[in-house]
Amino acid sequence: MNHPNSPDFQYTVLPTFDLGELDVATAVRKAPLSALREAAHTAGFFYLAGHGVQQALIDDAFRVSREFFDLPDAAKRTIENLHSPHFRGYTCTGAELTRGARDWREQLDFGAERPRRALSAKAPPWALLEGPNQWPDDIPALKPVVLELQAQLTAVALKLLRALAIALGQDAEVFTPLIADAPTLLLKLIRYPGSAFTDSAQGVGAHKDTGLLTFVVQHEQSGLQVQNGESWIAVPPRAGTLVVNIGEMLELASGGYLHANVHRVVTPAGQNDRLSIAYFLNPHLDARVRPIALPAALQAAARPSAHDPDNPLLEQVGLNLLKSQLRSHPEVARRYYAGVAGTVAGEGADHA
Ligand SMILES: O=C(O)CCC(=O)C(=O)O
Ligand SMILES: [Fe+2]
Repeated sequence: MNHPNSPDFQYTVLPTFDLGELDVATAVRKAPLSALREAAHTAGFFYLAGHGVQQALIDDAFRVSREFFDLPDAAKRTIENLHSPHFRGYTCTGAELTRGARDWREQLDFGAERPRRALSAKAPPWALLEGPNQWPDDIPALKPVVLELQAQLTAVALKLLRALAIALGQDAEVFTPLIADAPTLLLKLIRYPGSAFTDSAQGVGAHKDTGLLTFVVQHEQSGLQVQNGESWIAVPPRAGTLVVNIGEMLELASGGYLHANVHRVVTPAGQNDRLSIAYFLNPHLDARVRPIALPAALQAAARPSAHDPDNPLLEQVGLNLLKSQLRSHPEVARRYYAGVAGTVAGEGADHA
């Protein structure tokens, strides 16, 4: 698969940064901030320690996730995303596509818990992305855990965005207007079945994330890999850390300096399955993303955003996000978006 603009990087193990050290007085944070900028510019991936999300909350999230995926198929399907024009709820194994090929994972998607927007004839096509989640009646503990985890990860993401802004020689708040008071969030509880249950190695196919920042909380199983030139390097779980990666919207906003890199998940071996939690921070749906002006030294090393003819990046956030959801979830697209599919560019699939 040809992914444009994927430079090599030097790491064999991704570096780890401590959010506490990125968040202190100028003199102290200079060194970690330039190392952070380097990692976000080359690999586009790193581990984040010192994030402050309680381990007990993460443990609870994996517990309710396991409880949900252990339910009988019919119970899981009562909150299938086919019932939601907002792309919320359960996606069974094989129903999601990346670049047209099936992903072997099942997942539960939760956005920000907001009311549905009033729809008028003038409403933009992405207005329907906002709306309530579907919660499983069988596991009442799941809702408070997911909402609390969303809130804590959002606070971490906003801190990290400020650190990245300073690292790029900008005012700490340079990216804040993109978010306004209403970032577009997505939290996915994911389960990848083992190879004993599928002959596909594609847990999730090679892709870039479309938003600003992604956090992956990993359980015990490995499987996540990031592209480094012609090869892939493993991103195994490390206790107490989140895996962070830069999304295409932040690559665009950073004038092409920060790098949205290609990654994938390989099906775990044998009977083992893999649980993960992925959190995506996107700008406000109505925002347009425009590049900042970089200091000259950084500008010289910036890469123009890769233009992928199979999956063009759109600066209008709502449209870009809708495009990626329509590509990933063709059944939801057919059911609720038949009228708009033609106005949203691209075919194939990508990830929110
Ligand atoms: O499960 C993971 O480790 C990563 C998932 C991912 O890359 C995605 O959902 O975009
Ligand atoms: Fe991803």
